[in-house]
Parts: sequence; structure tokens; C-alpha cells
Amino acid sequence: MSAMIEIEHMSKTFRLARRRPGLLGGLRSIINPEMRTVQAVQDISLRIEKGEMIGLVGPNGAGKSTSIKMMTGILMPTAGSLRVAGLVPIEQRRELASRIGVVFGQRTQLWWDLPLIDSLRLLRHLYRVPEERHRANLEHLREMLDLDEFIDTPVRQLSLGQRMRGDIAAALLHDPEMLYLDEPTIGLDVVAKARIREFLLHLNAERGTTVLLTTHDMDDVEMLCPRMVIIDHGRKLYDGSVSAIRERFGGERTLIAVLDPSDLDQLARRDAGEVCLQGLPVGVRQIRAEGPRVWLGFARDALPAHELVAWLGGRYRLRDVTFQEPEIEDVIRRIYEENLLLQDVQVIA
Ligand SMILES: Nc1ncnc2c1ncn2[C@@H]1O[C@H](COP(=O)(O)OP(=O)(O)OP(=O)(O)O)[C@@H](O)[C@H]1O
Repeated sequence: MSAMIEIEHMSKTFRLARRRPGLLGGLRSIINPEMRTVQAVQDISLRIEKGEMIGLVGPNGAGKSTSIKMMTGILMPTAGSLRVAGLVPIEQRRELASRIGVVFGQRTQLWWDLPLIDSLRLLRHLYRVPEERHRANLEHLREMLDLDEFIDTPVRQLSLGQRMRGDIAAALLHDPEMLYLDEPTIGLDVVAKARIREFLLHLNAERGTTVLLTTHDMDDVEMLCPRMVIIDHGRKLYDGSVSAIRERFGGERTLIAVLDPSDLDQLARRDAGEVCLQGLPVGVRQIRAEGPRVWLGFARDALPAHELVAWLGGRYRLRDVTFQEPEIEDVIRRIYEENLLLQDVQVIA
């Protein structure tokens, strides 16, 4: 495999003037500024192969946008080195621009007052795309992103989801090998999110475009990204698969058993009248019960799921059994809260 992005020990520090309170303080801050530094990105190393689809996840202020800005040549790293498509972003910004596409969910590169189609045509000149290639790409993107129903509408009148589809088309008109998406599904409804995700999967599978997206929506990551990088306070906390992180930090799984109603009379009851399963295997606890439905929590390494089902089946007549994995949001929150560090987790890169 060959690398699309190679980052080694990349850091970014911002120096800011600390503002003193009050009018006099404000004046003193101008004459004699007291500086403070913000370490936005700290010693991040990362290699992304061509054709990968990778999610960059982290709480507000973690350093995601700063990292993307360095990868696109907008910001210069304070330390470390990086190459994107073999280029040094800050030094070869113009050349890089023809090889990458960038979409910021909160901003648009489309002209606000023009119909979408005009922006998409103007961008041909900005990116210097040959006419024939532009025509073919535009036709393909119109179809894939279903742009025709609103392509003649001024951008300011588009819904957020329509605007995002327009922005994604705009970022892809010049056939970039690499697409960065900063919060591509922010503020979108379920249908609009699904549409964007479907398109990105198609783009990655059909054209082999490398995709790096930042998101707060873990569904984006679960549905799109085999690999996820978590950063917090500018540092890389985790680099691996979503399933591995669930295995490692997922805590309890839940089994929901539906008992045969005729068995209920013979079971012990809790104060609230809930049925109470007694003598549960070690590592299994009853979370709650509602009529014949009982929720059991069990540690992943306490016993295999099939053994718990067999244990229940040997004592009760089971009508149904389902499992619930812990929500990935909860798992990630735990990692932030407990500040679990990279050396504690399984790393694949
Ligand atoms: N131009 C700047 N000048 C000074 N500080 C900055 C600048 N840009 C970012 N920062 C600081 O760097 C840190 C990382 O910010 P960044 O925008 O990269 O986070 P983020 O992970 O993208 O957050 P969010 O999810 O809220 O967008 C924050 O503390 C932020 O205040």
C-alpha cells in the first residue's frame, strides 16, 4: 500500500495575547501584551493509506480542525513534518489544491447569491479543470447527489442538506484523490445524513478516493469508517477500528430475555413487583425487568454470550433473546472522561 498522508510528530502551538480586564487593562494589553500559548496539536504521527476512509473524532477544541488545516496547507505546523499525496502542504499549496477536495460543514465555498449550477460552472475556472472532464464529472455528480431538483436555486435558498450536497459536488469537480470533510452531516436530518453517507461510500468504493472526516456523530464513523483516530487536548488517544474500541472499552453488554408469561408466577419479585432472576452466574447482573422482559448486564470477559443463553434456557422457557452492544457514544465519552491514553489501547497504525 502507498501512503496518502504521512504525518510525523506534528504539533501546532498558537500564541495569543492575554487580555487584561477593564479599559486600562485593555490598553496595557496593547502596549505590553502578556502572551500565552495554546497547544492545539501535540506530537501527532499518523499514516493514512490511499483509498482509506478514516474518521477523526474528538471533543470540542481537541485539535481536529487545526490538524485538517495543516493537512490542507492553510496552517503551518510548529513542529514535525507532513506530506499529503507526496507534497508538503504549506510549501506546495497550489499543487496540493488540485489533488484534494475540502468540505467544511459549517461554511460553504459556493456563491451565496448565485444558483448552484453557476457556482459549479465557475469552479471549473478556479480549479482549471479541462472542459470535457468538468462536463463529465458534473453530469456524474448531478446524478449521484440528485442535484437536479435544486440546481437552479440560489444557494442562499437551499436547505442545509441540499447545500451540503452542492458543496460536496463542488469539492469533487476536479477529481481529487483525497477528500477532507469537516463535520459533513452536522445539523442534517436522518434522511439527508443517510444520503450523504451513501454517496461517500460509493465514492470511496468506485473511485478509490481517500476520505478523512471529522465528526461528532458516531453513526458517521460506524457506518463509514473502518478506522478511527480519537484525539483530545491535541494528542492522539486511539487509532484503530470501531469494533476494537468497543471490545476494549465497551464495558457491559446487555442481554434482553423474554420469558414465557406462564413462568412468571413462580419467580421471585422485587419491591417494585419486577420479576427477579436468582442465582445468576458470576459477572451477570439484572438491570431491570418489565413484565416478561428481563435486561441482564454482563461483562464481556465474564462469560460468552452463548453460555448465558444456555444457562437461561436450562432454567426458563425463553420466548426470545436479543443482545444490545454498548452505545459507541458512551464508550467514547468514557475514553475522554478517563483520559485513557494511547499506550493503554490497541493500536493498528
Ligand atoms: N487561530 C487560532 N488561534 C488561537 N487558538 C486557536 C486557533 N485555532 C484553534 N485554536 C485553539 O486550538 C485548540 C484546538 O482547536 P480546533 O479548532 O482544532 O478544535 P476542534 O477539535 O476542531 O474543535 P471543534 O470540534 O469544536 O471544532 C482550541 O483550544 C482552540 O481554541
